Amino acid sequence: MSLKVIQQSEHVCHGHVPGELIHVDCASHVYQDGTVGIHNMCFSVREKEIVALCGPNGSGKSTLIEHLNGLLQPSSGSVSIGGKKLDLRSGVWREVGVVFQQSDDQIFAPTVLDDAMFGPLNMGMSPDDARNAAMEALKALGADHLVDKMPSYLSGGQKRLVSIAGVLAMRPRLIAMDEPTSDLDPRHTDVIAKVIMELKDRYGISVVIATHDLDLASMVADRVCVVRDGSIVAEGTPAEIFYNDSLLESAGLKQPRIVGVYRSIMAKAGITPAGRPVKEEELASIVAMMIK
Ligand SMILES: Nc1ncnc2c1ncn2[C@@H]1O[C@H](COP(=O)(O)OP(=O)(O)OP(=O)(O)O)[C@@H](O)[C@H]1O
Repeated sequence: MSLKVIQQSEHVCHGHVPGELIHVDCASHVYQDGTVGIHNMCFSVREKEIVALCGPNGSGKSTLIEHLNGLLQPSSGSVSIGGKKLDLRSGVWREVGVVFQQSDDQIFAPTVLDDAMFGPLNMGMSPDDARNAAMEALKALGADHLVDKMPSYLSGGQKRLVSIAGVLAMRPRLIAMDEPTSDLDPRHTDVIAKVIMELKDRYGISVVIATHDLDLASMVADRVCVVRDGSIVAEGTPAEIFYNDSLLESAGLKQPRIVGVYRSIMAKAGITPAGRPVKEEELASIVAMMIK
């Protein structure tokens, strides 16, 4: 992949290409009060890919996420899943599950198990199959010990795991998460990062995260899309995006901690930085080589 900086005049989609799971084709969304949520949005996600949407408040990340399974319809342009136009009657929306920023918007059943079974039942599974799907998803998230709890008594981190389990139980091909680590402590943030990577590696699910947490994005993303003023203004690997200071500044983003740490180490050692580590293990390998 190479860094792509996109000018407004270049916003032209090329339609669905093989291997693409979801394709947003020049979509715009104008809210009822006239506010433009997204504008000329061209976005795609491949099978088994983790994509981070990074951008300042109000740039259109949540609006885009809500288009991925038809919660919002584009005012112009279109969204297709697996090459089929997203249409609420066709049922392709089931391929995409959305985890909301506020878990309380998502969890409402009397117990955690009821909640995780709600989606599968709603999709027409039998009660036994729904229970199995819910239990399997809760186990995958390490939340099966919570099955009998009342959701309102869970901690913020537990609620987030339960809301992801409820979506996973519906066995989608893509899970989109809006600010999955907002309000979480560092330990729970690490748990969510691991869950995101496992969704891809163990279940072959593509994941889209909308996040301000560039530390999380650098840990998990295969590709980063920078969102500004309702459109994607650049995309590339985490290394390409997070070492581009002018791009980050223009998008109101702050480099991930690992980039600052790496540059400080190199400055103290009097070495001109040559690598672009974005993960702890990449930084550790560079430091280990320096020590040898
Ligand atoms: N229901 C709504 N009605 C009117 N305007 C809205 C609505 N929801 C969002 N907007 C507006 O659409 C624009 C994009 O908002 P959106 O929530 O998609 O941004 P975001 O990048 O997700 O922001 P944040 O990082 O703060 O969550 C903003 O100007 C916002 O005020």
